[in-house]
Formats: sequence, structure tokens, C-alpha cells
Amino acid sequence: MSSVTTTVEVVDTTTSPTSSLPIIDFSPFFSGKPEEKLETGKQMVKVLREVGFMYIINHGIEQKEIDDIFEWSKKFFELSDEQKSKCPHPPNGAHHRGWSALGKEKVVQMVFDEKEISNLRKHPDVKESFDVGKEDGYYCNFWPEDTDIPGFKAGCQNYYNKATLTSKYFLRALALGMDLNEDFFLNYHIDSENQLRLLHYPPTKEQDLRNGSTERIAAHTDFGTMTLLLQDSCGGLEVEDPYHKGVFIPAPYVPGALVVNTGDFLMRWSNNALKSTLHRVRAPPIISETGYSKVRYSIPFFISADRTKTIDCLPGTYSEENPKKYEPINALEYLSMRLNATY
Ligand SMILES: O=C(O)CCC(=O)C(=O)O
Ligand SMILES: [Fe+2]
Repeated sequence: MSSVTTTVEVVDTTTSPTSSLPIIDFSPFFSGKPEEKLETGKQMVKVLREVGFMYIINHGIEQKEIDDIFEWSKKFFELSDEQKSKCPHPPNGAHHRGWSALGKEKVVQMVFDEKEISNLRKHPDVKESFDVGKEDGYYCNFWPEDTDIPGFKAGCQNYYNKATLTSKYFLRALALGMDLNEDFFLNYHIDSENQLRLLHYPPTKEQDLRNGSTERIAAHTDFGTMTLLLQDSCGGLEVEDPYHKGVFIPAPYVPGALVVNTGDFLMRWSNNALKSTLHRVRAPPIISETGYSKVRYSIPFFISADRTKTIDCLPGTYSEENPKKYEPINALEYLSMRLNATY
């Protein structure tokens, strides 16, 4: 059996910090050979158990498709505020669609107390975003005027569909890696309300980013099943070392790779067997000459289970010695609770 982990192994990090994220080559999964599919799934699950974050290469999304969605993102954020404000994000945080202007959103980590949230919001994240879901989904999309940016809607939908397709391969691999039927997770993601998010972090005073008085995106975990992230070469993404709380590992740009991580929903579903790891975006590592950090574009794609589905701890993740830590929960109920806290 060929080994598909092409770089840094997850070693025993209980004494020394993890230095970088593992890279998984997904191409053996596409061979269709059961043993190669299983091996790819096992590798994914090992990383999700230990780190919760990895790079995936040879995932099936072509470089041209990646370039195209970054181009659309840049074009969208170049529109005037007046043009972008024709498709505003509604005040209801759970309806995560449309444009959120600079300073609108504060990502908070598991804080549900109104007063505490409003204190945290005094330092909003320095970013603007545009969110898209399934076109005929539960939450309607908001699009800019086609005359302002012709082709944008189709461009986003192309990437949305490709990322959804890719997510289904990852869900198959995940199931095999967890010793479940290959279609186990697919059955909970038949009618997924996935979320495509275009993110733009404008140039920001570097010193403020370094001393933490300004944040691009504060440390948080993602909510859903898994996230597939594209990032540009700016840098600044950091992932908490699973064995050293408060120590963050840089997750630099790897050309063509998707950064893939467990979300809180999957962590709960797995009875905490899979880790949903804290991550944040800080100053890029390279010091600028201007005192301002470079602009950053990134494109997360959040995979969510069907809103009608209720999940219970996965078979094989609980026993008499390790009982279920959670009650069953409905997917929509869980996501709405988390999203409402960010607006
Ligand atoms: O910009 C990034 O790379 C991080 C984005 C992110 O973590 C998120 O939107 O949840
Ligand atoms: Fe995130």
C-alpha cells in the first residue's frame, strides 16, 4: 500500500510543539481501489483526531477553478460600497448570506452572553465578507446587480457546486476512516446548506495586528461538519497546537492545497474523538516596508449537515467506559445557535 502522507508526520508532540500541519495527498482515493480509499480515509481521520487541521492536495478542484473564484472575489470587493450595499447581509446572524461591510462581524468563540458579546464587538475583525448558500436553499441568497459585476453569480455557483462535490469525496473518506459505511455521512449531507464565504482583509497597520489591538479574525473554531479553505499567499493563518494550548502554528500558503479542518458539529458528533481546533488570522510573517500588512483574500467553504437531520454520537465513538457526552441535536438548531452569536 502506498503511503499518501507526503510531508510532516504527526509525531509524538506531547513534549515538543507541532511545527507544521500535515499534508494529505487525496489522489489515491480517486483510484477507486478499496484499499487505497480506506488508507486515505484512515490518514484523514488520524489527522482529524490528533490535530483537526490538514492540507489536502490533489483534491480534484483544478487550479483554474481556484484562480477563477479568487478573481471573482477581488472583483466583488472592488465594487463601491454603494454597489455592495445592494446585497446586504440581513441583521439576523443565522441568515448568513450577502455582504458584510468592514467591521460588521466579530467572530466570537463560544460566547452566548449578550453583554459579553457586545463588549467583544467593540473591536470588530478587520475584514469584509460575502456569503453564498445553495440557490434554492432555506436561506435565500443576496446578489449584487448583474450589471455591476456580470458573471459573478455564475462564477460563485460554479465554485459552490465544485466544492460541494469535493466535500462528498471527503465525507466518503471520513466515513471509511471511521470504520463506517462509505455513504454514512453522505446520508446526512444530501441537501446540505453549505456556505461559500469570500473574505477580504484590507491592508492593516501591521503593528496593531502584531500587538493584537486589531484582529483580522479572532481565534475561533468553525461550526459545521468540515471546512475547506482556499487562501492566497499573504500568510497569517495560524492554528493552535493541539498539545500546547495558546501556542499557534503558522499555516502558510501551500499552492493548490485546500486547508481542511473539523468543525464543532463533527467534533460533537464524534463524541469529541475528532478535534475542532482553534485558528485565527494574525499579521503576515513578512514585515512590510510600508508599516501596513498586505491585503489578504481567503475563501472558506463550510460544510453543513441537512437542516432536517438530527445527529447522535457516531457508532464506535462511545462505550461503557467512554459514555456519550452529548444529547442528540438537530443540525439547524445547532448552527443557528452558533451563528446568532456572531452578529
Ligand atoms: O482567512 C482565513 O484564512 C480564515 C477564515 C476562517 O477561519 C473562517 O472564516 O472561519
Ligand atoms: Fe474559521
